[in-house]
Amino acid sequence: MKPKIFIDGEHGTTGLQIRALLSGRDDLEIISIPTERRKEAAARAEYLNAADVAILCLPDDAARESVALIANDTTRVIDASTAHRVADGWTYGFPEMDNAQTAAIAKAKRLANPGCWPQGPIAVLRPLVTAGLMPADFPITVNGISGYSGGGRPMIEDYVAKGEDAPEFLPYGLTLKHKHVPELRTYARLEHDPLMQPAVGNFAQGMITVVPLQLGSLKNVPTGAELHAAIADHYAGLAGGVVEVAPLGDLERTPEIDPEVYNGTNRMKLHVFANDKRAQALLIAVYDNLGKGASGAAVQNMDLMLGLKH
Ligand SMILES: NC(=O)C1=CN([C@@H]2O[C@H](COP(=O)(O)OP(=O)(O)OC[C@H]3O[C@@H](n4cnc5c(N)ncnc54)[C@H](OP(=O)(O)O)[C@@H]3O)[C@@H](O)[C@H]2O)C=CC1
Ligand SMILES: CC(=O)N[C@@H](CCC(=O)OP(=O)(O)O)C(=O)O
Repeated sequence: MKPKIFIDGEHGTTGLQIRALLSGRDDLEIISIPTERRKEAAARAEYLNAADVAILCLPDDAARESVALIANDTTRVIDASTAHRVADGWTYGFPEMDNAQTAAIAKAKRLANPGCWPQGPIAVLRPLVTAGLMPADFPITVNGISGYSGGGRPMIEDYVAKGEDAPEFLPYGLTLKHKHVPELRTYARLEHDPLMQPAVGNFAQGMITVVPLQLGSLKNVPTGAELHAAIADHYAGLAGGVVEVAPLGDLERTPEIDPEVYNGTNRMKLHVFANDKRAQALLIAVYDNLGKGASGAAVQNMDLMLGLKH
């Protein structure tokens, strides 16, 4: 019997992308709710309880409601919303954190798919904290840029309507309350809340995250080569090949650090740049906010949970 997959919120930005990624798959059965009934609790309950894996592509409150509608012990959940990412009983769906996380995902009944912004910073910071090159209480700032699809349907409609009149580069999160801080702090193993300073650009999808490091205050200042080796060693020991590490950077600029280069893929590439004399470094991640940042990760997690290889 093929596993039954139900995408709750199938017609939203993330749901549509997951649907497209699964469209050629003959090892799965996709069960779809009639469009006109998609917000009826009774209809959603029927589909949620019939599914082997329910992928929730909904606002947070609706995602919580879907979980509460599951009345059996068999439906496994992948929640793409922010609702459960640091919640007890939920597994965080970033397999590249380490091999133990990959194994936990394979067994998970309740899986929280990560937010788009935290994945790049977690990918570069966690190996450094784990290796002891950076103390857990180090003050961290994250900046970067995302395509406007990160804001879901309302932001997409706004940017499409404005066209070239939409701002090319718009910093946001100016109240310093970005919703991704808790998961970033938790899974990058940081003691303090990182300062998130995101921006949105006038392009549909793709993103770059940047973590600038002022290392001079540390007792043992790591060199760029040491930072790079710790990150590269971490990913060399992992299966999957989703996250790649570029050679230690020595270019003033490179076309590889363009938010759109991995669009339509589940890839993420990490870059380390450093000036050892100034005790400064930059840790950069490039990926698709709708790929590894959302739908690609959800499908990767679904395959791990079902023991399917793709
Ligand atoms: N866009 C992105 O880059 C990312 C988004 N996410 C998360 O994924 C989730 C979905 O986001 P996204 O796809 O961007 O959002 P969208 O706004 O594009 O889509 C949300 C979907 O949910 C449906 N919906 C809303 N309320 C209900 C309800 N009560 N019952 C059933 N369906 C409902 C909407 O239907 P309708 O339009 O008819 O109201 C719509 O189809 C969010 O939690 C978001 O935080 C995660 C990672 C990245
Ligand atoms: C450009 C933009 O607005 N991006 C969204 C994040 C999108 C995302 O991945 O977040 P969730 O999965 O947690 O919804 C934001 O910064 O709030």
